[in-house]
Amino acid sequence: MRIGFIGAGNMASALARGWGKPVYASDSGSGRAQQLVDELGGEALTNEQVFERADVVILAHKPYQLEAVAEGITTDKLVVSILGRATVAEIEAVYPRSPVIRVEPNTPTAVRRGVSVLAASDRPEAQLVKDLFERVGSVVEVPERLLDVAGAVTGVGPAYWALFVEAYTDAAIRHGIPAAQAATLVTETMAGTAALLTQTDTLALRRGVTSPGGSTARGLAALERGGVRAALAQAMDDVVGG
Ligand SMILES: NC(=O)C1=CN([C@@H]2O[C@H](COP(=O)(O)OP(=O)(O)OC[C@H]3O[C@@H](n4cnc5c(N)ncnc54)[C@H](O)[C@@H]3O)[C@@H](O)[C@H]2O)C=CC1
Ligand SMILES: O=C(O)[C@@H]1CCC=N1
Repeated sequence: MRIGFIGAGNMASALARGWGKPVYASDSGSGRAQQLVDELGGEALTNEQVFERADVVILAHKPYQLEAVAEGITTDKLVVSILGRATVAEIEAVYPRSPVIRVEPNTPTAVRRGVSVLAASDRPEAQLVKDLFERVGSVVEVPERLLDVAGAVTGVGPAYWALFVEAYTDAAIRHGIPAAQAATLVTETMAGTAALLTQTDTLALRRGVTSPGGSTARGLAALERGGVRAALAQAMDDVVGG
């Protein structure tokens, strides 16, 4: 099955790297489609050629470009939209004869550890799309009305966790650990904690680390004083409301 990308930017590249197969790709003249094809094989094409030749077309341009891109397309094809916020109804309105499935992926799909949120659909093509995204991580189905909230966790989440890693790495450097080593310590602690959380809940994990009157308790109290919960709650509100 040949996958086609309309738009060859950050998210298209992450997915294509995760799938690791030749692709058809287009861009707006940035040269990113050719770069992706140089990396993975396939062909850099026009938008219409991608529609003609691919088996599945992933809309991976910016959401505001939806109408402009669709205007030039005459071929009907299975369309997978990863456009943040654009609803299935909006996409179907501009691709009226194409089956449309909406997915919110995230960039860890590049290393096959992504989470992709699929808007539940009665279309028979939904299973094929689910299978496709399961090749690059896990897939969670939600009703479409919850897709933006789920995306505010998964789609944007990698940037949040990267910010945490960066900030704590800087703190370790400030106390004498060399930068590369500090980054390894922080990142591996995050990865190990994520693995452990598949077997236990957050409170049990925290209790297992936090000796009464000990150093973890002091660190957690500092994070609470810093407003970490309020900041994350506000981040969700701003992303969903923005
Ligand atoms: N970056 C992320 O982590 C995630 C992004 N998304 C969605 O993926 C989509 C793309 O986002 P990014 O890859 O981050 O953006 P990006 O700016 O890196 O890539 C956009 C691509 O669209 C191309 N493009 C622009 N106009 C075009 C046109 N008329 N025809 C064909 N291609 C055109 C650009 O050349 C570029 O390659 C957005 O709709 C975003 O909401 C969804 C989940 C996560
Ligand atoms: O920041 C953005 O708009 C996109 C959508 C989800 C992740 N990146």
